[in-house]
Amino acid sequence: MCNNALEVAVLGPLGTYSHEAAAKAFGSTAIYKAQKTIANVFSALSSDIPFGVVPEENSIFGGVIETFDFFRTPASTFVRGEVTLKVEHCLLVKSGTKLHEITRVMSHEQALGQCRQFIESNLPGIEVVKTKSTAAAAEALIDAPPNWAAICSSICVSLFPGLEILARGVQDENANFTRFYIIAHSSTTPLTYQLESHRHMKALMRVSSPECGSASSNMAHCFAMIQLPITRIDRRPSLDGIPFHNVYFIEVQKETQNHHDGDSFELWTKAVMLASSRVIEKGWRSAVVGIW
Ligand SMILES: O=C(O)C(=O)C[C@]1(C(=O)O)C=C[C@@H](O)C=C1
Repeated sequence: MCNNALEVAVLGPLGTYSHEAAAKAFGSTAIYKAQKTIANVFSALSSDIPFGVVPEENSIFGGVIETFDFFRTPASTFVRGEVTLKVEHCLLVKSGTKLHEITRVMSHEQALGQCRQFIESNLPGIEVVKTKSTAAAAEALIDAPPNWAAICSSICVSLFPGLEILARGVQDENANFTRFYIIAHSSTTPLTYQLESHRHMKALMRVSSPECGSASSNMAHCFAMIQLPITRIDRRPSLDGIPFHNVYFIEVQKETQNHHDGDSFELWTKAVMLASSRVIEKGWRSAVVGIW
């Protein structure tokens, strides 16, 4: 840690939406440590870099697979909060390039997915290239031929020299939001950002059935044991060697919005841990991978 300023890992280079979301939660005094991939954001966490911010879900394109894939395997990383960001994509080019001259567009696959209609209607048949992040696409323009373009945040035009915004709001829906998880090095890392005081408390559970095809693998049995409001379910292959065996990521939330004080958070933590034990008693695997 440098001068005791809090260090937060984000997908880099600086100028990504992950960076913007992190700044919304941790403010301007934190030091943002840019990582090349979302997986690197997870692996960068340590006692020196206690927090990270990773995209989890977009309102147009859906879940961010790389984030859920990390949570498939046991690790100490723990979700301790969330931030939602309105995402307004821009088409950036080298200054002077016209729309009809563009031959290649680059961006993160999530952003390309959110701008599919714009690309099909305005840039038909051009080469579409995935980059590690939206800001990485903008950065790549610096040394690129003049007819390449990037889809990214408007912030990138002031971070990388020689670029201009050719179009704004190029996402397929005006209402385009991405939700990010605030991840911590461990479940006990002290929280150093301001949680909204009135909000639903939430938790993320990872569950999987013991064996494929057995009566006990009926998901309904598992869900019935949770007995907490389930607000979201994601599914990924379990990678445990059994084809089509899955892990489920279940987000639960407290029924009522509570003032977020220590006592109510402790009660919520107990309720979530009990839900997880009930799932285990039913013969399923269960782990709590976040409470906030
Ligand atoms: O590339 C970035 O700017 C990111 O922070 C990643 C990411 C994502 O993976 O969802 C974040 C927000 C937008 O939805 C597009 C890309």
